[in-house]
Amino acid sequence: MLGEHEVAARVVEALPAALEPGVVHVTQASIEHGFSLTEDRIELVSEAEFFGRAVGVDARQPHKLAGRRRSVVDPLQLKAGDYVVHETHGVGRFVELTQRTVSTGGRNPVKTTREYLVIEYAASKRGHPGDRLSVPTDQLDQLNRYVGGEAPQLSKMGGSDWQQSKAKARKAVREIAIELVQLYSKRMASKGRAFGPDTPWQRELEDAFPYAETPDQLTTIEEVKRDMERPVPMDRLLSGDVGYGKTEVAVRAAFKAVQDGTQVAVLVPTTLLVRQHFETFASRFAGFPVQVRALSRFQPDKEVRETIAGIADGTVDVVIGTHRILSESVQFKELGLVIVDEEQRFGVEHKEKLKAMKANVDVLSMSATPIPRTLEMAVTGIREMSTLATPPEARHPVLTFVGAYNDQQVAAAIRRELLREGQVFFVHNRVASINRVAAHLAELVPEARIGVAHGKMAETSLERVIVDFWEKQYDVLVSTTIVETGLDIPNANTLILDHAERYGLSQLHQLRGRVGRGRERAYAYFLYDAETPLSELAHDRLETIAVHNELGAGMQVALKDLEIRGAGNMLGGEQSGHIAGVGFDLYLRMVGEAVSVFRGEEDEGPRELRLELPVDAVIPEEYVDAERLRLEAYQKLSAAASSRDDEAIDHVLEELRDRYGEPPAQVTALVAMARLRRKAQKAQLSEVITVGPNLRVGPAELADSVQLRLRRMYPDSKVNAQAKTVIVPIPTAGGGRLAGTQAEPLPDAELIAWVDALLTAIFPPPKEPAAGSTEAASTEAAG
Ligand SMILES: Nc1ncnc2c1ncn2[C@@H]1O[C@H](COP(=O)(O)OP(=O)(O)OP(=O)(O)O)[C@@H](O)[C@H]1O
Repeated sequence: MLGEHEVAARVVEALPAALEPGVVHVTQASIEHGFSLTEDRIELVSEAEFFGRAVGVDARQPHKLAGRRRSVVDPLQLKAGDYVVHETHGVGRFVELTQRTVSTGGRNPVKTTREYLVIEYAASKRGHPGDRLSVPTDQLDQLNRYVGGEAPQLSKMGGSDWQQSKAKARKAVREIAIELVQLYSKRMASKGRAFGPDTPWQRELEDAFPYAETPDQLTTIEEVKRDMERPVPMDRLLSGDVGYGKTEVAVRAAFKAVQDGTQVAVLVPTTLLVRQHFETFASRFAGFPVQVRALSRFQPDKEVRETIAGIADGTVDVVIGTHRILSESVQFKELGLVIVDEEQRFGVEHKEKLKAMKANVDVLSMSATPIPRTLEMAVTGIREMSTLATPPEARHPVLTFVGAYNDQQVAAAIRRELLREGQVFFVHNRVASINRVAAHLAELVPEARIGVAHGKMAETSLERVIVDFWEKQYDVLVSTTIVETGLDIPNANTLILDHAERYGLSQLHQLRGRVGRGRERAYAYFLYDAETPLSELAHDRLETIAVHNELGAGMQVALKDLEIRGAGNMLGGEQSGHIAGVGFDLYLRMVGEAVSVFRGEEDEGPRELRLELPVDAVIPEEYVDAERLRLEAYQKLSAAASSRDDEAIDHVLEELRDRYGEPPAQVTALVAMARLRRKAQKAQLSEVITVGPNLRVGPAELADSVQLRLRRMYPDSKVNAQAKTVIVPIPTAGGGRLAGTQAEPLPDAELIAWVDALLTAIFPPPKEPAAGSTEAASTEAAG
């Protein structure tokens, strides 16, 4: 056991700057669990929580595998040259998949066949080729596809530079976790307003929505209302793809707050969006006694003064505005709810202000950037989240054309839209040439009324143009990418983009999201410059977006950069360096682990496990002949081994049986190895390997009673307390030892069973607590 001082020292080390000198706190808490002195930003963790297990006693709790799920690399989708991240060795480049026969060596070598992924690392010496690592296909869970930057630096194999990158990222992540947990504790400790149940008017407003809500909208609205009715201040993040209907959720939440006699602030990033949301809210609330006002630079001074006065005396119920709402001059009489659209677009000082608000007022944040699922799971409970993942019904996918720019096609596309009295977005992202392009379009389609909008215009004229377009004064809006976010003009259903080769995938996706928001069939034309040849990258990008109309699997991989942005929005933009350093998946896993640690739930994540036994554990070609399918099976098994579901491995086995018939011995061995891996992972082991004639298992710190049992069951076993390993001679078929004899090795199945039994002896599964008993697991005597 560590002494008190050591524990205290480590706690202090873990929480820099949290302790205020000279302040004495007295509190009472169970010493098995940590506790918080929330107001003083102090979190105490118990020794067991800090180290993940009780030191020196064999009373481990069952380990939860929560937060461990992640995207195991899918070799089916790997191309030579793709970057991957290996847990121990870091960022490397995938070279190929090979099959190799390996021998265990020694006097009785056993030959086995395995498939490997070959990964290339940075050269250890200048001028030398890169080092190569072979990862067996049953250990794919050690690999992740690298996502995070364009061309990352390759790590040196086994190198310390990787440890450094990890350590740096871990430190940053730890700070975020502390902040998240603190914010959360603060929020939990403060008392917010508990809004009352829905009023009849609420039902009336909701019934007047002209569409059938999507299932996700309904769930989200329920979640938001439930949050609002709780006395704890709400901090919910609503993410939803472009055009999936976030605004209606906001409308209903705002109405509920107003019904309870409070005011609502709706914060949006641009003046254009102030206007748009104002129209939406005002028209949804028409017929109810709700005062909605807009507040941005565009309102005349007199109107602004009136609005601010109305906010102060409580006559204004809902104000929609830019960051102006946050200025000192705006004082609410009874602010109950803040709705923030695209929070990441506000400046640092505004964000700080918002953060301060979150401890007292209910806050609903909305974002069109997707939040990665793993991140969502990691912070569940700390920050509430809802996702709109289903598009409104009757929405057709946008028909997307990719091709070289061509005047006739452009003219035809515009005319087709005009025929059905719709409108066209024409995006040209160069201010210098935008007027020329507009003039050219006017020649091509003289009957069209064309407006021009770009960010360099005086804001008043910019708003004028957009509003005119919105009011159908123009048929075609030639604009820069300022239309990229948020604009909702249901009557505009054709998007034409020139120089499409210059855009990133997520930008193309967001731009395309401007159309297809109504019932009409929408068209997007991504046109590249006919003169200049397209780079392969640009070609792939355009092809991806053309093929994937919906957010299918392919698109999701491609749109990882959006998710990275989503994570950045949530955790702070300055995190992107760390994300690039260790890759996105590992980064997110670190967040999950750090948050869990500070919540006192779980120890710091899985260890990197080496499981190496001389067994023939493969899927032979005779059993599954297609390489693709073999890899798929490997991948499923390794995912099952680290899955939260105890029966996942059984399911994979069943599926194999179903598809390919009774598995041969090698496959049975592979499945047994997966079970062993699972067991070893649960026991937090980092190695189960053969060393000469012995098996080495570690790390293992064993209670006296366990050591006693081990000696009794395995008389030749040795415990190395310093190295925290257990070494046990591997038996042979004849019952003798492998060393120094010609003895037959154990058959594979028996060897695996023997290792399994050994692990059970060292790490007995925790007992179910008996009814009425509070003891989790007992240190039973050897039996
Ligand atoms: N359930 C629904 N059925 C049909 N149409 C809907 C539904 N919900 C919302 N809409 C309409 O879909 C359009 C897009 O909705 P909204 O503006 O709320 O999207 P959003 O999620 O805010 O998108 P963005 O991120 O682009 O701002 C609006 O015109 C809205 O009226």
